[in-house]
Amino acid sequence: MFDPTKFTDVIYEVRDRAAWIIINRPKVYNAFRGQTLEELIQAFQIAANDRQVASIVLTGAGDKAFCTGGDQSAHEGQYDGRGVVGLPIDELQGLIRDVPKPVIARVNGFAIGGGNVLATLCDLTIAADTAQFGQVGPKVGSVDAGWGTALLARHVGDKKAREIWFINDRYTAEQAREMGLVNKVVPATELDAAVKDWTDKLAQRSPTAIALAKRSFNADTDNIRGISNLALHAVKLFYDTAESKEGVAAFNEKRTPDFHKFTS
Ligand SMILES: CC(C)(COP(=O)(O)OP(=O)(O)OC[C@H]1O[C@@H](n2cnc3c(N)ncnc32)[C@H](O)[C@@H]1OP(=O)(O)O)[C@@H](O)C(=O)NCCC(=O)NCCSC(=O)CCC(=O)c1ccccc1C(=O)O
Repeated sequence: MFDPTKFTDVIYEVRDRAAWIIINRPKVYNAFRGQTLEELIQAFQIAANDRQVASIVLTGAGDKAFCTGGDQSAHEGQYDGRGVVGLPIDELQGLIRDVPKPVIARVNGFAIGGGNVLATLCDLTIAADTAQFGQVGPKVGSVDAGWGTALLARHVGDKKAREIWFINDRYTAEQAREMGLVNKVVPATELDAAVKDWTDKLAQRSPTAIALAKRSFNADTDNIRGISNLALHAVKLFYDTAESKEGVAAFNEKRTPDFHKFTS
């Protein structure tokens, strides 16, 4: 089995029968690189196989960000790890769906890009009132289609999901709750108490009933897995284009990207 004490990018802790999986890269707003995803995958597998663990909490270290998606500084066409785009992101996303225990996104700050997709995939979301949500793919030459688009549309409605992906605005926690992306918003100082309240309740429920309910919700949207898989292979080709590279370069150079010449 994996040894979480050797993790560099992720903290793994069990608190009162809840596994806390914390992305620990606050300097890059908890963006993930290849190593981060390897450790997240291992952490979810540990939690899945630990009979003491009734629920899983996914969160980010510090008070600035939950997760801001792929680490743009580790992104030169492809990312720096294994998998279709140099990140085993499809494995992590599949695990969050497949682990037969409820996963709570504890959103403590920015949930942006691939970070917002992770929160979208979690079974439940509790957000601090300071949290902000959004997608930035078309600003940085990327798209996380499938779970990031079609499942998002299930949560917030098709028109709103298109707005989120095309306009790339940021939404407050309260706006995210109103549109169905978040279950509960609490003052930042009460975030941990609110998460503990739900993980304590989950620890008292029948694990088999919860697992069956989770699988039944999943069965209704599992066609999206195929869309995600197809889209990831399309994004791999996109990442090798000058258009996508312009988006990454602009983010790293802190300037507005110039996509005009790519309009077809
Ligand atoms: C999160 C922001 C909105 C915060 O903005 P602001 O408050 O103005 O702070 P900044 O000065 O921008 O950021 C502070 C500090 O953090 C660094 N940082 C933030 N995000 C990242 C990141 N993702 N990678 C690397 N570094 C990051 C930033 O450079 C600053 O560092 P300093 O040293 O202090 O200068 C804003 O930061 C923001 O919009 N971030 C961009 C996030 C982003 O581009 N994420 C990737 C998105 S890709 C996507 O959305 C769709 C594709 C997708 O999800 C996907 C699909 C398939 C495989 C992988 C992915 C994937 O997730 O990429």
